[in-house]
Amino acid sequence: MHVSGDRGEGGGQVLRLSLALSSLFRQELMLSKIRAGRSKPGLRKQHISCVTLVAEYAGMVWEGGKVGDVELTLGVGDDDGCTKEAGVTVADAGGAGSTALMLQSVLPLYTLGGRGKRDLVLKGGTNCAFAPSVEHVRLCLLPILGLMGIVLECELVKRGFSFGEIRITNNGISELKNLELGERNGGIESIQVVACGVGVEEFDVDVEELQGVGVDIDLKVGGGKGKAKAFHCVCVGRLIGGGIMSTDVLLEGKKLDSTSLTEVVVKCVAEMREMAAGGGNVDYRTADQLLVFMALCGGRGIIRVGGKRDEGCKHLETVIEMLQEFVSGVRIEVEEEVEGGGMIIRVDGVGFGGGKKRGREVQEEGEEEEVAS
Ligand SMILES: Nc1ncnc2c1ncn2[C@@H]1O[C@H](COP(=O)(O)OP(=O)(O)OP(=O)(O)O)[C@@H](O)[C@H]1O
Repeated sequence: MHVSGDRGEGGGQVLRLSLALSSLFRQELMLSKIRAGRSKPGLRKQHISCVTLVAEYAGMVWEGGKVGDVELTLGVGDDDGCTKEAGVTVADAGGAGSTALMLQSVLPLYTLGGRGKRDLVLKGGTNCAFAPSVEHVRLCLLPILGLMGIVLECELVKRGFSFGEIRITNNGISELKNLELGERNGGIESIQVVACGVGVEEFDVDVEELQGVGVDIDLKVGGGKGKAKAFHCVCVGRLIGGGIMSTDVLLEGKKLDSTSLTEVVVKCVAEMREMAAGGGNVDYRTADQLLVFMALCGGRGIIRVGGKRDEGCKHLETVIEMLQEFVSGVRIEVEEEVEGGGMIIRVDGVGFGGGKKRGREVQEEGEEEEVAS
């Protein structure tokens, strides 16, 4: 497959989704114009770590890949990567590169590729700006994947705004199930808040200030090496009926001098409540990560997406466009501003589950259908 990196958002997500699909479908990948939509285009260290992780895990070979390169080829290789044997694959995003974003690029192959059990040890930032945090992964993304039958554990080995570490364990898939998160059946069941910091004083949050039934707060000070001062508050809301939404605030450096940490937590919780009141079952940032799994599942899956949307952010559109082009046979339908709030996305997936079908078979079947129709 050839992917031009200037499509949609024109950022790292195009690269990660391309790696995810080409490794799962075992197709040669040619990437050009990498991150052409960013002010400093080309590969950065954290993107190279995604490539090396996928290549090692999949047994694929890559060319190009220095910092600043705008082209890259990932060849099919000999399929002699991390196959059936148990063990550990280690990857390092280097300092503050996000561990969660590294995980994104290998997750479809890791879960659906039928490669057996093997832990992933991912080093880098566990709490980074413009990326999912370890809390987002543990408390929001993985529980929703759990609803699809994909059972993973994420252990926080060492928290770090940089130089942290997570360990992912694959507990397998019993049966790949579709997401049925189209209807909202009620409000918030519980809110979990994790606040952590480095270089900040310990502080207390009065739960009453959060007007909180079901608010569970876990405050941690000491976020690891790498930043002089940083504070991250992550809020995850579980909704009655199965939805899960997450939001967060990350502050660094001087901004923290004039900020009350209690106020940050209070605001973040209020934002969570507002998001949940908006009608969705999953938030926008989680939705773009779920769609690839929905596209690979058989039958129809449905999510209601709501909450805060980052201004000018085209992650969701980028993923939809790429899946429609590269997962042959998938159908994705978007209904904006539905009654009750949010946006509905319906996905008719291709049924890749459990490594039973390889990507090429899925592609060939799609091509045959097109010829027949
Ligand atoms: N606060 C957050 N919580 C959860 N997910 C997030 C958060 N911020 C960003 N994301 C997700 O992280 C991914 C970031 O994609 P993006 O293309 O910006 O990657 P990137 O590699 O950081 O890009 P670039 O380096 O090109 O700026 C998207 O899937 C987005 O939804």
